[in-house]
Amino acid sequence: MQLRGVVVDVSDAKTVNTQYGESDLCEVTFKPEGGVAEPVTATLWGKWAETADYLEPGMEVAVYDPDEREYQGETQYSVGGDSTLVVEPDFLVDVTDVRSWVQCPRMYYLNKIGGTDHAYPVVKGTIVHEVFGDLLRGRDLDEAIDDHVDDAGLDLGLLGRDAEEVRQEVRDHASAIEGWLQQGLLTEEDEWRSEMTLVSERFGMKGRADAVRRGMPVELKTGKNTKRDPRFQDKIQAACYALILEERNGEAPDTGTLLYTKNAAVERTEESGDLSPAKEFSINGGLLNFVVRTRNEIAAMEYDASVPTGYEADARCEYCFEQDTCMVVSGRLDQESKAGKIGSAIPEEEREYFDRFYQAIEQERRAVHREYAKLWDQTPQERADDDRALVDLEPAGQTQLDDGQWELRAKGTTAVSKIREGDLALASDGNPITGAAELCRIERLDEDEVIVTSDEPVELRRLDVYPSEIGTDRMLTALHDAVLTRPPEQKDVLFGRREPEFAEVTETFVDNNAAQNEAVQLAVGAEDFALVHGPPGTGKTYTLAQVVRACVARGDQVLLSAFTNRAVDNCLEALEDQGFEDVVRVGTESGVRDDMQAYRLDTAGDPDECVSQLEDAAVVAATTASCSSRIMRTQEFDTAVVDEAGQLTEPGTLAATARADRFVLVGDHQQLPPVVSSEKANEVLGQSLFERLIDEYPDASVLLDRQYRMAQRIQAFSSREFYDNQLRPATGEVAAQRIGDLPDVDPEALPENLRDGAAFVDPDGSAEGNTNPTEAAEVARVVSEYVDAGLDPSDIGVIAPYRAQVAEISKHVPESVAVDTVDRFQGSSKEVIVVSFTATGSLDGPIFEDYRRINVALTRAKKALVLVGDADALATDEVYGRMVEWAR
Ligand SMILES: Nc1ncnc2c1ncn2[C@@H]1O[C@H](COP(=O)(O)OP(=O)(O)OP(=O)(O)O)[C@@H](O)[C@H]1O
Repeated sequence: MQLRGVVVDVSDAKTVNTQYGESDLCEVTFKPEGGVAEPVTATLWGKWAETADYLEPGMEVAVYDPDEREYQGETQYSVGGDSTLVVEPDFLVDVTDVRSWVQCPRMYYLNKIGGTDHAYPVVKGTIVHEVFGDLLRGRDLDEAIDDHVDDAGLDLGLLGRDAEEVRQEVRDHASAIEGWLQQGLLTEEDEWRSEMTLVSERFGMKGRADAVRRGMPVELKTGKNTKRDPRFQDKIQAACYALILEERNGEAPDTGTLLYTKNAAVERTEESGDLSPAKEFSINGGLLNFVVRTRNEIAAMEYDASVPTGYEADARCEYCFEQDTCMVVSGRLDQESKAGKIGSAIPEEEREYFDRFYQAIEQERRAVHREYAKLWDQTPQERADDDRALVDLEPAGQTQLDDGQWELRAKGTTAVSKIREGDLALASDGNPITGAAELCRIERLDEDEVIVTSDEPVELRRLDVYPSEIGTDRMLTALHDAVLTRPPEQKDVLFGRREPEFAEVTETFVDNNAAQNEAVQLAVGAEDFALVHGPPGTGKTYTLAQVVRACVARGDQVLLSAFTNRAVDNCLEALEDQGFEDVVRVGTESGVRDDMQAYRLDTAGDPDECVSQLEDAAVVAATTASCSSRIMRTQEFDTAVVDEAGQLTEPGTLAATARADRFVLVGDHQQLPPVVSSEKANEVLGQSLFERLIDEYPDASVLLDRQYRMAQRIQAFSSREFYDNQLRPATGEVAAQRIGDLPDVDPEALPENLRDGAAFVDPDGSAEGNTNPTEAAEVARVVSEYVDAGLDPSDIGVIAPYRAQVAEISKHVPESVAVDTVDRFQGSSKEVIVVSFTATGSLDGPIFEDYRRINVALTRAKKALVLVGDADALATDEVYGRMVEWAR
């Protein structure tokens, strides 16, 4: 039995006398069915009555298996005994967060905003965990240690550690694991599995268990513990996994195990107490209920993103390693804290800014949680239709690789989804929540084959987009770093306390384009920041490369960054084209383009060599998300140069700018804005720092006004609507280019309307959901006209608003025609572009939400642009109406 609804009233807790003695209770009234059904009341008994302390009207609750009693014609529900109450069940609390909350709620908050510092215990802990996983997968111990210590080369180098010493230390820890494993292997029915990704729909929790043995959770701790019992917070962590395992398997594990690996490394002569590494404890209903209530406290606090003070639990500050950090953060943000505050608070406008962005980022986190909920709320078919899953895959085998990982294969697929090669995804046997599921990396995904790698094998029948909070976590870290750690004088310009300053620079950097030259001069002379506004095809990336080179020439170490890996690699290509190669590219092998692999920072190998690679490079290139990684946070640069800055949220940009003394942002706020999932968060995160600064300090920017891409006829509309008529073709050739300039193309073979630079075609189709088959057929016809006239299909691009229409069109055009959504076309161009608007009747759909999307779509073509759509529907909007008039 399950009840779920929105709370309308919570009574205070009170103590009553019952036939069993005194007991606390409180009453919660909630409206089921999302707040529309008649209210029901549940009485919470005993410890559950404590929920009254934090439960508020508006929050959602789920009650599982309540006691039901009919009384005077009404049903009364009570929670106690075997029933549970879950607050805000859609908020997915991470298991490690429950653990740190039990230690101290304030610690939970500090971890959240400050990220994890680059520290040896963390790095060592990761290595030991990896070795543990390898041992469970049957790998040779020494090989595993050698490999993982080698992989951590850069981490260890940055911490000044010697690889051999670390190997020795890890070996000591591993001996604890080995000994324990040997014991385990003595019994025949022993059954182990490493790292298990667990998501709980029922309890609103997720996490990754280190291991599960005979269905019981095992957690590894690299600390020591000479008591007989595991530490309380460690027990809680294992109990969280037990709770989720119960949900999956229908039976609660009754024992949890903690492995304190350092116990094997201490000298018996120096330590007394219980030195055995493995500590078992029994898991009972009371402990599991405690876990649920603790999880509820977190979810309730996150309901309105409030900040814990530390008083919520009885943590003892005097024994806490984080006491200093805690007091400093509390002081700077002027927050109430159990540990107290030191230092002076940052100015009020900075605190207000911090809070505003903190709230928005947390809203965005909820949007990520809603994505998780779709894993169980949507049927497989709905997920597939939503492009979030590839379903009904046919398994084609699995092989264990040399490093112990598994390669899982399925037959190829032509189905469309958001999943791309290089992504982390959830592989499952068909049900990612209750079935066998594993996190995996997509190695290959095309019509011939699907290949993924994972820690444990599963039958590869389904792949799901795996929502990740890493983006929100990194934004919080960037916000923390930029507001709490940068010197006040650097923040002045961000908070409007002073105008940005510029030194005069007269050197000529670009001799054929005055605006580009001015932009480089402004950027080089900037004491604080400079903004380069580059409309489509105006040489943003070219100018950015000039800026980077000029900064390096005067002795700067430059951080080069952009939102996507693709954009970072494009910048490297521009630098390479200009003969500059003193670059290190930070990124994973699958993230970096093949031809840029040579620049990739080797994070494995000799620690000192790894570090000098990073620290000696004149230019370090990384995505903005990796600028907030543990490794990059150890680095400081003279100048940060950020490309496609119009597409970055403000904290996204701060991730790069907080690592440098000054910064240069290159972008175009008239093209795609940042992608923000939550509508509410979008009010704050939807405007890029680039756009805000260009509004506030127009004099700190230069507009690149010559474009090298489009024929005059094509650029006219965009220039008029979006750039105040300031955009011009850079040369006469650019302006006058025609489809007939291309080799082997005979313009005479084209119908007359397609010979002109821009055309509008109305096929009179009608939309069916997110597709418009008649329009798709018309697009295919236009494409074939160009191909028949001699155009190479790879010179043609087709843009459609929905993936469904993209798929529909793809079926009817040659494979080498690039068909995609606007978002995927930003930054690229083609000789001929065909845009399918898909809509009929009224204009709704992503392409119409924001005029900037249409600006991007219309500015991808060099020589010919064909718009295919319903003229009447488009005419209902002024801008689109003008567009149709112009194209006709
Ligand atoms: N000053 C210049 N002299 C000659 N060619 C140039 C100059 N500036 C840019 N170009 C050329 O113009 C083309 C477009 O430049 P680039 O790719 O840098 O444009 P962009 O503004 O980054 O484009 P997008 O709008 O797609 O982001 C490139 O081929 C580049 O080499």
